[in-house]
Amino acid sequence: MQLKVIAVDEQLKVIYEDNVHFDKDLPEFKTQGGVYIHSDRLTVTSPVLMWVKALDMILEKMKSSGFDFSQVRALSGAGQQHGSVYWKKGSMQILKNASAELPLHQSLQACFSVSNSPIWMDSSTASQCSALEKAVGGAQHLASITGSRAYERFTGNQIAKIYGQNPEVYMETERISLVSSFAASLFLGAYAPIDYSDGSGMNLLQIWEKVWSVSCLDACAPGLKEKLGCPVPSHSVLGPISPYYSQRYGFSPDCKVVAFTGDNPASLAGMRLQEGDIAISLGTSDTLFLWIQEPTPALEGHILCNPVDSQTYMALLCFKNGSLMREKVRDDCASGSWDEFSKALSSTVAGNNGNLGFYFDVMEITPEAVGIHRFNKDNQKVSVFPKEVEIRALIEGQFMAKRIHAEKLGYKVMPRTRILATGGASHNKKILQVLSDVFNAPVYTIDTTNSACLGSAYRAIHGLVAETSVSLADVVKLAPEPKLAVTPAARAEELYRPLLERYAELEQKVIYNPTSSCLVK
Ligand SMILES: Nc1ncnc2c1ncn2[C@@H]1O[C@H](COP(=O)(O)OP(=O)(O)O)[C@@H](O)[C@H]1O
Ligand SMILES: O=C(CO)[C@@H](O)[C@H](O)COP(=O)(O)O
Repeated sequence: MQLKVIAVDEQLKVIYEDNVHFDKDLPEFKTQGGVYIHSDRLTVTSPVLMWVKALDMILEKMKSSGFDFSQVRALSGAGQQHGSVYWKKGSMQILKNASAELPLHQSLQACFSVSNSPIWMDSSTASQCSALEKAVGGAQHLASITGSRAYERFTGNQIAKIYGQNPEVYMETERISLVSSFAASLFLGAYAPIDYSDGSGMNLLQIWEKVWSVSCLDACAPGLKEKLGCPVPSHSVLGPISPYYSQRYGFSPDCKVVAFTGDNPASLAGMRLQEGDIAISLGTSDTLFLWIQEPTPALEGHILCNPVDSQTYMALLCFKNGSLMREKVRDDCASGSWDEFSKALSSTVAGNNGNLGFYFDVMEITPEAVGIHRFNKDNQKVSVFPKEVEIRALIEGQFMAKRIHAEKLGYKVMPRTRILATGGASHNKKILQVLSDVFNAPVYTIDTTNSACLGSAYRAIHGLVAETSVSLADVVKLAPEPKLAVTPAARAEELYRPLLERYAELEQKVIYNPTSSCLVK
């Protein structure tokens, strides 16, 4: 996991791109993949000061490279969804008055009542989820209000856990930010509001009325509304950049901070998603998202407010076992090399001679299942596959799951369907070929695999004119169009249709059942 930056000029050309890698560049925090996995294997956190230090570091890198901050008219950003930051009483004043002589992480050292922030990978709040669903009249009712049934990583349940376990820590907290609004707060020098789109990942926001749900707030913790502040439209200009950045880096005092949002909503903007398209992000998590007009929230998947158009929505599916699972199989079966991994995909046939696999190193979100399960063409469970077969089974399985669950949401692959792929693994054409074959649709990519960052740059420009009803699509019409990367092989649909049916049936067998023992890896 990394902190990344992109700057675009008036023609929307990328003029600067860089990143700070948490594990490599900030080894003093001793994270693995940017996170701490606690001994219960369920609790997952990241040190909040590492995020602040990463921001200091990336800005210093830009400064040393001669980047002219005075030309920046607006900035925005994105954060991993659901994670939360807890500001201690009195921190607002420290943030506002931070000395430009010091890196920000030094000034903010004592500002956080929870020093390790719960993040999206956490799944330790099962009891809080049940309590929330019960309090509002059931899982479907909660989904109808907030866009999702209760999910362990969703912020409301995380806050309920902190309140339940450490009420004094909760009481000491004056403000709770999402990762996105936290980063915006640093630039603003004041607490930034949560935007509607990222706010939809908390199990707290009424996605239709766009206000906090009193019954959800009350079920999670007392006095929560004040600690969250009022949510705002995602295109809102929050104010000018704080004097800290003008003094330390030379930003113009007129540079506007536009509300930050979640990484998936920002990717939707960066990929310039159109209705009918399907976006697939192959980052740490794999996500799939769609632009929709009239959503029907269900027990699976999430409905979020659309970050670029307040009247519409986006549907999101999240698969936790994405790149980290692929890396594990790469290390076990391809000597740690993506080249060798890709060669295995080339040397095996589409459909893998009927061999299918489910690869969930950690408890999956879609569907709720864990462990590695391999089946031969006769649906018999097998304990190992040859290395090349394993690699193809992993990639085909990951994409079949995406198609099956997108179709459950009501999505239909049509002749004009475009798949827009982004994220680290979208560098890999052999992986994209399997994606294209499984969906029987062409796959497009954009120049950068970093669509959340690019989308943040587009959203910053849009924020400057959004009040005059100009759409994001109008603002970015000069930006390069996504490029065709691969097309499906002939007869792909014929080959994969029966396999998709088999995969869906087998998935039912591997779904998590706490009383069954066959799920242990
Ligand atoms: N050639 C490749 N083939 C497959 N996966 C790749 C390749 N290059 C990078 N990746 C994967 O991309 C991941 C990073 O993706 P990225 O979108 O930057 O994630 P995040 O934004 O969550 O940090 C790495 O964990 C790595 O597994
Ligand atoms: O939990 C979700 C979406 O619901 C994740 O997609 C997070 O938003 C983090 O994503 P990465 O960019 O780290 O994969």
